[in-house]
Amino acid sequence: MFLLTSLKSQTKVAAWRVVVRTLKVAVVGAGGGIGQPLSLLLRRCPGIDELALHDLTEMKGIAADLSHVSQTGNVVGFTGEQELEPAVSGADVVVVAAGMPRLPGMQRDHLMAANGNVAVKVATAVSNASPGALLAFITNPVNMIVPTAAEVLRAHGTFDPRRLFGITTLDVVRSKKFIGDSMNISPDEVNIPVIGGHAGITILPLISQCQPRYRRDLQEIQKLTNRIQEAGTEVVNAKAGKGSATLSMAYAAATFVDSLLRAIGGQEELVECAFVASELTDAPFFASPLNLGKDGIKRYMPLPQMSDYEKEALEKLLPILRQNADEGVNFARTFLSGQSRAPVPAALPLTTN
Ligand SMILES: NC(=O)c1ccc[n+]([C@@H]2O[C@H](COP(=O)([O-])OP(=O)(O)OC[C@H]3O[C@@H](n4cnc5c(N)ncnc54)[C@H](O)[C@@H]3O)[C@@H](O)[C@H]2O)c1
Ligand SMILES: O=C(O)C[C@H](O)C(=O)O
Repeated sequence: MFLLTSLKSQTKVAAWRVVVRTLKVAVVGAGGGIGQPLSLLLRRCPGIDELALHDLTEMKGIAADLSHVSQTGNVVGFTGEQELEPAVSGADVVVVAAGMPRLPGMQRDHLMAANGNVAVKVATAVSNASPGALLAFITNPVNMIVPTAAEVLRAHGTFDPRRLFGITTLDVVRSKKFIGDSMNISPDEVNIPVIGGHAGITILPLISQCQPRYRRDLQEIQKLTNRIQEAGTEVVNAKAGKGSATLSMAYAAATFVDSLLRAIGGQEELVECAFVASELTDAPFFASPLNLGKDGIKRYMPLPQMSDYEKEALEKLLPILRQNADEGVNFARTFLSGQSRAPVPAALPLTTN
């Protein structure tokens, strides 16, 4: 009898443990233009028990401020390189908004010299302190940063392709907004896959697969495709030297992190586009629709059907993604081989915005 009661109470304790499994999200670069509004939006995500905010700049004030928002969970600030590992330690999700933004006239590739180190440092910290985390980079150039991080994780023996993401949700958010406005419907009603990468013509919205159908002639479809591909530059130019998209990016990243957390929580059938290690094409990293699960990518959805125009655009972007991946991997290898300064990618003939 005692045994039975004891077993029953043990089961109860076990069940209770499962139910109250704590969730930690770390934001690296949390003091920046994206980091701050993203951290605020994450305070609205139910189920985050600890929100760890890391930056090179002092985070005490921002953490204190966000800790007063009337939501459950703790907010803890971490400052400086030496506090990166404690910040990401034990995190379920690490989202990285650290790094320089573009100025007018710059292409995203040009940011690799300044931001490549962020990928190396965060991937190293995650390998040491939180190897099971889902690691999602906002930092540009996404097309190179994700291969760099993958190579560093590989070197530490912690690379799991299901757990590493480049966040391309802003391309989907923009596509939904522009198409929604053009069709006079709510952007929420628009569903569209955006594949490829996150720079210039590597961003490929599959307008032929849009739901509801976007019935326009080829010229209009080309114009809309170009607007989506150049939307980042539109914001960079409008901000005239004061950085790139921050608020819409925070919205997009919060949407993506929310999906990761729901998937960790057991919600099925969640599909998001993201830039990940991939075998769908001959580019080693590629953005496509992914079914998310507890461990990150549960299933790569098959490549959507494409119009002839989109097939041609895909053929044009693949060599760029292959070259970007090589540059990212080389950056990591040079860094790991002990050189104090990894090489700055040369001006590439295939360079994109
Ligand atoms: N993926 C996308 O769709 C997308 C969209 C917009 C911007 N971005 C990119 O996001 C990045 C951040 O943009 P932003 O406008 O927030 O820039 P920002 O300059 O406003 O903020 C960057 C923050 O990162 C911090 N930081 C820099 N190096 C760090 C490090 N090693 N560790 C911790 N913190 C560090 C800085 O102190 C700063 O607070 C840029 O690289 C930008 O190009 C990507
Ligand atoms: O355009 C940029 O440099 C920032 C970001 O990648 C964007 O698409 O807005």
